[in-house]
Amino acid sequence: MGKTTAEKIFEAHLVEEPFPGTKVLKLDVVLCHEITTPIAIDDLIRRGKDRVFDPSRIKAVIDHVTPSKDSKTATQAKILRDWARRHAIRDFFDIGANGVCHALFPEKGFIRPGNTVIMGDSHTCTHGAFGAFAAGIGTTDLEVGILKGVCAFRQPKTIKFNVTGTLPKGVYAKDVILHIIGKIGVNGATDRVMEFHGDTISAMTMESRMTLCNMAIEAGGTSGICQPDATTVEFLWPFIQEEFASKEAALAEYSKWAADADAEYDQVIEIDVATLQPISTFGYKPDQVKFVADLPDTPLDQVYLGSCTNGRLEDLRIAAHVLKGKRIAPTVRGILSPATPKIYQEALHEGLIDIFMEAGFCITNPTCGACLGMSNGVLAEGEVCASTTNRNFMGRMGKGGMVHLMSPATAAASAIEGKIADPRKYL
Ligand SMILES: CC(C)[C@H](C(=O)O)[C@@H](O)C(=O)O
Ligand code: SF4
Repeated sequence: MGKTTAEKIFEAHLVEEPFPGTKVLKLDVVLCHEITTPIAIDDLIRRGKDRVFDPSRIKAVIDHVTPSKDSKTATQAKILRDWARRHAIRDFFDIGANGVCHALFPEKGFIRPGNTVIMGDSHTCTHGAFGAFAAGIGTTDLEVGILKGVCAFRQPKTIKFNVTGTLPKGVYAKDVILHIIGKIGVNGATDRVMEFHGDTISAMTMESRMTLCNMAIEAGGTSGICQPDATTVEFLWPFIQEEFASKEAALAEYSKWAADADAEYDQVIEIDVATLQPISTFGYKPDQVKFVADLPDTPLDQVYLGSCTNGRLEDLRIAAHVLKGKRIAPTVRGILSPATPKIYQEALHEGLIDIFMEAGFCITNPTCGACLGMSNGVLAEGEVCASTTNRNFMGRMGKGGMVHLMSPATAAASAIEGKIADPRKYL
């Protein structure tokens, strides 16, 4: 019988099976940030186990609130910083070099097809875009991962999403994943891996695939996984060219992780994107979605472009294309947080930052900040924000504030009109 991508990765990394269905896997990469890792570090210290299994396999960043905004966040940053120095973790990213973890780590080429990846962060599923098994975990698992380089998982079942058709104008990976979550619901993929297939996905850039996999957790998915292909190899080539004689050789190696044609799935779901339109959420759950054209008038106080979902260069280019030569509505505060310093710099060199500034946007340093309502754009009670992020829970971006999730194009169009707006007329 054939295997899914997750099954192949599980088999190749299996250390032991302590109970039927529970598999302890060897980890290729342990990712860390300053919100959840300090709790694990403090506990390891307390237990006399301040060690790391392999500093070269641990990558760490201060990204959620940076520069620190108060004593609490400064202490969290310091704990992570001191720990990284103490254990000679070379891939540690601090002020000047730091960006949103799920954008920064892939940009550095840390994630490869077939990898097992954990992080104390729910959007770790993003890295599945590379054909990896990447999962968010809690503090205990993180401690074990840091100490021993292993993690226990339940053998996941997999849902195959066969996504076909050409994306219509104004429709992007964000619309596709919002549509999928709307269709299966916020628990639709609980304890399941979401494996994405089909010509729509094959045609997507790595950035778009990351947007797609990023929101797997919003449907309860353990990990989103795309099939490694020539696009994956092209993205990784600067990092792997010493390892492989040619791109073809890299592709042949990475293709081993692709699911077999006769793999068995828990469910197979067909998604046709040909009739999709720009989508926005309208409630407090990510499965409450509607075509923008079908939404009632929704005035906005803020528009936020950024995050691990849609703060990459591709996203900034699309938003800038919509905003070029225009001003945002006077009633709206526009905030852009490029996800990494490299993205920021490239946007600067391409002239995108000028477009955003001339449109009236404020540009912040790369950080999560406003996405989780911690800094750089917290909403006041009763305020409404159109956002390219991934969570619209009540109060997510500030107590009593409302968030509507959408693509960068839709967010940009909405900034111009001061209410949720269809981007197609600006493209
Ligand atoms: C701070 C962190 C634990 C959290 C997460 O796990 O997702 C954050 O990144 C978020 O998006 O809410
Ligand atoms: S950008 Fe938002 S969703 Fe992504 S890791 Fe940061 S806080 Fe979490």
